[in-house]
Parts: sequence; structure tokens; C-alpha cells
Amino acid sequence: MTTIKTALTKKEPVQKTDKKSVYLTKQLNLWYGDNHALKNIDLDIKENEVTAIIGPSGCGKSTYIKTLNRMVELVPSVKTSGQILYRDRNIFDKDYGVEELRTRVGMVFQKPNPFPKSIYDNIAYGPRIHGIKNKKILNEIVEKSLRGAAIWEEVKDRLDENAYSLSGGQQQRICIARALAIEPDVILMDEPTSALDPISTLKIEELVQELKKDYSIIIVTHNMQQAARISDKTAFFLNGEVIEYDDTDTIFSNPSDKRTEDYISGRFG
Ligand SMILES: Nc1ncnc2c1ncn2[C@@H]1O[C@H](COP(=O)(O)OP(=O)(O)OP(=O)(O)O)[C@@H](O)[C@H]1O
Repeated sequence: MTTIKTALTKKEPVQKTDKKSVYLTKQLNLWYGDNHALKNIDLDIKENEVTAIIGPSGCGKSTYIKTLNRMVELVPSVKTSGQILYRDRNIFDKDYGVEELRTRVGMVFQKPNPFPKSIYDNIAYGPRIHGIKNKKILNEIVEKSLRGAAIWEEVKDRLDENAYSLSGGQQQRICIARALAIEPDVILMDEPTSALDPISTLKIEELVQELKKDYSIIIVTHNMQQAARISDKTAFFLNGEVIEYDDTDTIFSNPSDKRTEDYISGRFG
């Protein structure tokens, strides 16, 4: 079995460079009606890194990443205070266009959710919405995105088949390719491997490592080994608060808060 320590020894050391912030969250609070789901969140998320969000069920992980692309606003009872600066602009500003934000920030969900369309049309969907009609350009985007999601070789001869004909792990990589097709800056992933078998999980983990060269990735995961294997930074959430946020190596080998230590060693959650 892979322990957290062995997972850490396999990972390349965190590079100590002065990376730019992609998201800077300042004193963020969020309520669903009376339920205070996020409390005074301060997080500085760096570009070209993998940031893992961990914590027990109901602690606000999904709410936090759905706030980063303002998807959480689809819930009518939601109220927020504080700021989230994306590339130095507050996404809650009145004149900040949510559509613009969503073209910069792609999202991959827990359950693969391809459209009931061909593999090709799944990937071409976003670019078409953005007005790209030229077949040659669309072909190039589709190939580049599928290659980027490490699934081109498996599907290149069956692009006209329905995406539902693929396995769950393949469907999840199609969803990642669909996110890449709009050339995002950030990819949010909400437990992207929890519905997958171990081999597909490994493929997605390898892919995440590859993608961070070009994108900033924020991933919610319940799998401690996964957070230790693939992330550079880890934020530990508990009851809507960030208890600790640091280099993943530090969080898993020398956490400063007893509650972090108890959680990662399986004493609760
Ligand atoms: N759509 C919603 N409407 C009302 N309350 C919600 C909604 N979504 C989440 N909540 C509440 O917000 C809190 C945080 O939930 P959230 O889904 O963010 O937690 P989580 O850490 O992602 O949990 P899990 O690991 O189980 O997915 C919980 O108290 C939950 O009941």
C-alpha cells in the first residue's frame, strides 16, 4: 500500500520560486441562508502549481472551489463577503463579467459528465460557442485538447462515436479535454477521480502533473495519498475554516496544527 510518506518521497521537491498569485482570497465568508459555510478564508494560490483542498465531509471544500468561478451563485440563498482576486481583479466586482471568468477557469466534476454527443462535438462545443466555425481550426483544437488530456491515441479513430461509449476514466479525460479546449488559465477539479478505478485514477494523476506546466490547478480530494502525491500546496479545511495552508510536504510530514495531524493520520473525518 502506498503510504503518505512513500507518496511524498516519489514526488519532486517543491520549487521555491516567487510565483505569481492566480487567486488571492481575502477574508471570504459565505452563507447558504443562515448556514455560515465559509469563514474568513485567506488563501494565496500560486500559478502553475497544484493546490489540494482537503478536509472532512461538509467542511466547505466544494463550496470554496465553486466560489472561484462564481458557480455557487446559482444557489439563490447564497450571500458572500470579502474578496477573491483573480489575476488582481475582484471577481465580486459589479462590472466583472461572469462569462469572462468562466472562459478563463475550467471545471471538472466528480462524476464524468460528457454531453450526449460525439467525442468530437464534446470538445468543439466550447470553441463553437465562442464563434469558431472554421472546420480546420476546430479540428486542430480538438486534436490539441485531446492530446493535452492524454486521450488522443485512444480515441483518434472514433471521434464520431458518442462519448458515452467510452469508459468512466476515458470520459473523465474527455471532460478534461473539453475544459482545455477553451484554453483556460485555471482548472478546478472537484474530486475528479472518486468515481474511477485505480488505473484511471493514476492516469488522471499523471495528467494533472503534466498539466500544471501550462495551467494552475485546484483540486478537491478526499484521498490523502493523492493530495500528497500530486499537489505542491495543501489547504486543510475544517468547519468552513482554513486550519492550515502550506507546502504539501510540510502539511503531511510536519503539520503545525494538531487538528491537521489528526485528520491526515485518519483520527477523524
Ligand atoms: N446548495 C446548497 N444549499 C445549501 N447548503 C449547501 C449547499 N451546498 C452545500 N451546502 C452546505 O454547505 C456546507 C459545506 O458543504 P460543501 O459541499 O462545500 O462541503 P464539502 O467539504 O465539499 O463536502 P463533501 O466532502 O461531502 O463533498 C455544508 O453544511 C452543506 O450542507
